[in-house]
Amino acid sequence: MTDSSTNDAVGTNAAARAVDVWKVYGTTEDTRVNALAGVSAEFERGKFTAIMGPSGSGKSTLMHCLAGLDSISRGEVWIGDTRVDTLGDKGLTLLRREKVGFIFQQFNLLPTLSAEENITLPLNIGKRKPDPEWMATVIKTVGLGDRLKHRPTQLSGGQQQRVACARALVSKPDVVFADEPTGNLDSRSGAEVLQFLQNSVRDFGQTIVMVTHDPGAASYADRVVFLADGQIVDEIFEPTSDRVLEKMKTLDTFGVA
Ligand SMILES: Nc1ncnc2c1ncn2[C@@H]1O[C@H](COP(=O)(O)OP(=O)(O)OP(=O)(O)O)[C@@H](O)[C@H]1O
Repeated sequence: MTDSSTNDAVGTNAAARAVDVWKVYGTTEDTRVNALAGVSAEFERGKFTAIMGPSGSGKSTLMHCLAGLDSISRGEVWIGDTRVDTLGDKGLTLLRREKVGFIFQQFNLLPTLSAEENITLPLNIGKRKPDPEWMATVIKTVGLGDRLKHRPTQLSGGQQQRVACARALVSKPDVVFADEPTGNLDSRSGAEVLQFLQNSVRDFGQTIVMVTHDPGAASYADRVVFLADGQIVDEIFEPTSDRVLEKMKTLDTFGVA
């Protein structure tokens, strides 16, 4: 992918970066919403970051803007050395195919394909071959060895989400964005998925940015960034569920969002 802009923060260790990002919805005074109001944040390479905040605080908007799924009104978005907000359609398609991986709450697997075909789909679309050694490692790590020929409907929710995790990781993207990845799972399956995400950061140096409402899920991250009213208001490193819960209470009682 080419872009004439250069990342003036080269030397920082950011896999993804927002610089004074604004996202404004609505065109009239009555309907205008500043979903993001001047967000600047760096998401460090090889780290697991959770984004939390009250409902409507801008979490999904921030993640979609970082991933190039949504445009921004003002500011800059970077994935590594690629400036995302100035890319055209072709550049965005390449970015989504080669530089980022996605894990969604609803799994978003193709029902007609087997688990294995779902995992390799993003590579196949880009006419790339999976590195067999890495593919084997990913499949072993997600624990799906005996389920590869199954279709999504023949898998439990937890297994489907583990397929989605493998799909996100197999292309070795710069960043994996996860939107409430455990939102549809029971607590045991959710814990397995979170453990897997954490291991992929610790063992393979993957970078993960995850939106969650769940303080327990956030405690698997290295850092939690808190949003309120479209702005970053706080962060915690090496979070525990209790500390995250306490912080969320102060944001809720603040009456923001
Ligand atoms: N397409 C849209 N048109 C107008 N306003 C929008 C649109 N999408 C989001 N918003 C508004 O932007 C703000 C941020 O929304 P966003 O979905 O990012 O919040 P969130 O923190 O992810 O919320 P939740 O936790 O409830 O999913 C909200 O006030 C929302 O109503």
